[in-house]
Amino acid sequence: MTFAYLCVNILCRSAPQLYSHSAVTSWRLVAFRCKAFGDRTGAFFRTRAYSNNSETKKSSYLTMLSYSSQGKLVRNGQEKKLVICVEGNIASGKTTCLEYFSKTSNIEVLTEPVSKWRNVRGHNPLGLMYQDPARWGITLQTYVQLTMLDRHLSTISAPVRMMERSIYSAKYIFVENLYRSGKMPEVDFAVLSEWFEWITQNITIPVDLIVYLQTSPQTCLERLKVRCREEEKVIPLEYLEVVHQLYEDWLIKKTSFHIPAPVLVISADDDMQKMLHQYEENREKIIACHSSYFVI
Ligand SMILES: Nc1ncnc2c1ncn2[C@@H]1O[C@H](COP(=O)(O)OP(=O)(O)O)[C@@H](O)[C@H]1O
Ligand SMILES: Nc1ccn([C@H]2C[C@H](O)[C@@H](COP(=O)(O)O)O2)c(=O)n1
Repeated sequence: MTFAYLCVNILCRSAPQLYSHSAVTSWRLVAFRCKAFGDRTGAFFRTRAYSNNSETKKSSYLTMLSYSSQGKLVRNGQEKKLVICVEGNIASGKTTCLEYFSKTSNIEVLTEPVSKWRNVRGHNPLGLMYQDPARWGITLQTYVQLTMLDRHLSTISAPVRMMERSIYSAKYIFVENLYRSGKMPEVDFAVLSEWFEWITQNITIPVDLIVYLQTSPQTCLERLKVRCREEEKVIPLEYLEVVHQLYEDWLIKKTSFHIPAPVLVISADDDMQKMLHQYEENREKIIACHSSYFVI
């Protein structure tokens, strides 16, 4: 069985539910791998990649993806862009922070694809996971991993991208939590871990800075209640405490997992007004290498 044959099965199922640009990217990725592997089926994928979107016909897929000197797939032309991942507990204020910086020209923001997690072809894996984590944890986290990878690989159009969370926190915080709490069966954890390791070993996930919004779990609970997302009404303080501890071990104590970029910690328990002030004070640190581009 060829690499192309394997991939066409996966892509035929997943591509329609992704945005069209990412489906094209996926086809291109297969096309490139087919070429790299000397697989004749690659011609079919090349045709498919070009015919999906008229804009993409202008450029060759070969200019989009290539192998780095470390043998990883990388997106070409994105090296000079700055990628900042905003991390933090549930309802810590990540989206609000991104909204604030979105007012700055030359920064593009990408929020977490929560709407997809709440509605994939009429199903709600986020809601299902909160109702029965042992049964649906793998379903949600597989989809989170796919959609976060899609976010990381999407073309960056501004000099700076700020995105909410990352494929890393999905694994190191949420999958880890499900597994450690005994709510994810060992086999599910093993399969997710294999996927994660394959992705991070074979594809370059660009991250230049992590901004960690550090909050108390109690603050998050209060904000969560105000936001009032239906699926999250079952979240107790203890859940937020465990997520908090996982974040602290990862980004503050640095005792758990690999940290893919330097970390800037921002205390985020303050009210909205003070937080916006703090973001302003930290602006230079966050976008230091590109500060000359920015106008609010
Ligand atoms: N500093 C703050 N003080 C009070 N409420 C806040 C603050 N920041 C955000 N919120 C509110 O808390 C809720 C969660 O914030 P949000 O930005 O959606 O968090 P996240 O994206 O981290 O889940 C929202 O209702 C938001 O308006
Ligand atoms: N890998 C993940 C990522 C997020 N979630 C949950 C946690 C929240 O209920 C929701 C969105 O998070 P927020 O942006 O509000 O912090 O998705 C998860 O279960 N697994």
